[in-house]
Amino acid sequence: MRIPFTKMQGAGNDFVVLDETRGRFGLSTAQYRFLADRHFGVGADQILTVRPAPTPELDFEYLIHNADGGEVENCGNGARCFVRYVHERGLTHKPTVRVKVHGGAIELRLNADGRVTVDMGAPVFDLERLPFDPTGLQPQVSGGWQTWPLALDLPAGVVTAPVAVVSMGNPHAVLLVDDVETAPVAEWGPLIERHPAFPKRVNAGFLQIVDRTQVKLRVYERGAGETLACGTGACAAVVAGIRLGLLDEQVDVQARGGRLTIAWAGGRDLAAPVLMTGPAVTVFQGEIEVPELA
Ligand SMILES: N[C@@H](CCC[C@H](N)C(=O)O)C(=O)O
Repeated sequence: MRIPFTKMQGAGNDFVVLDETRGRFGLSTAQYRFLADRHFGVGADQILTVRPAPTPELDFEYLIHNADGGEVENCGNGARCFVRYVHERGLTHKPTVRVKVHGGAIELRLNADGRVTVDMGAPVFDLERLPFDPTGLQPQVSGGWQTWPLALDLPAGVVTAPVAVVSMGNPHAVLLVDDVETAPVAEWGPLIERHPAFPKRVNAGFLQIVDRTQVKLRVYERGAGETLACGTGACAAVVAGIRLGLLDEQVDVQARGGRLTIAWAGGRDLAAPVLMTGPAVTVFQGEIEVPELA
């Protein structure tokens, strides 16, 4: 089967975007994996599939598959690319678009400066919904909130990683580090991702506080490995930093692939929505022959 695609990126987090507004390709998990493959396919951290809205109050639905082929609930950088995509293809002319994602509905706005703002909804702290199983873990209180000491089994011995846990529709564990450049992302990331306390696995964020309005962040993403940026990871990290008393309500997040701005009035109202602003860029378009893969 030959299918058209668009390659996009948001702060270096890259996507293959597929248009299923006029019919479905019916791709298997292995075929999503093939598209994401950087040697045999197009190459991407995630595949985004745009579909018609399931209900009249929404404009579209879009699906997110990680590079490992698994479908997930939310993707911040992908959301920004999605809204640029539907505009560039003339699928809508509305400046504000409401879209269904697996984790709920989100609202997106194209700004005059070319950046995109996404209302990502309120963060979720309910441990069951995350999902996070704290059995056997003793929370450590810090700045009025808590972190959870995860034991990580490294070849050199067991280390403890105190993580804050928060869901942005998808699950995140956030670890404070002194310096993101020397943080053990490649070594600890996969162990946090697959720690038994997270039944659906987790995205692992390594957060360096620069000052109350600036942070640096690297994220080892569930199902994709370390990416150049993670939008929901940036939201989760700033939410965690605010709840731990370390950050103000608006924060610039420097990722390896670019800068995102995150705003959350959660110091006053935990149910306040998280607003994420950042870039969304089309890289190229093409067609690819997708082999039959079960
Ligand atoms: N890159 C994304 C997150 C994509 C999904 C994530 N890997 C997960 O499994 O939850 C973002 O920008 O938020």
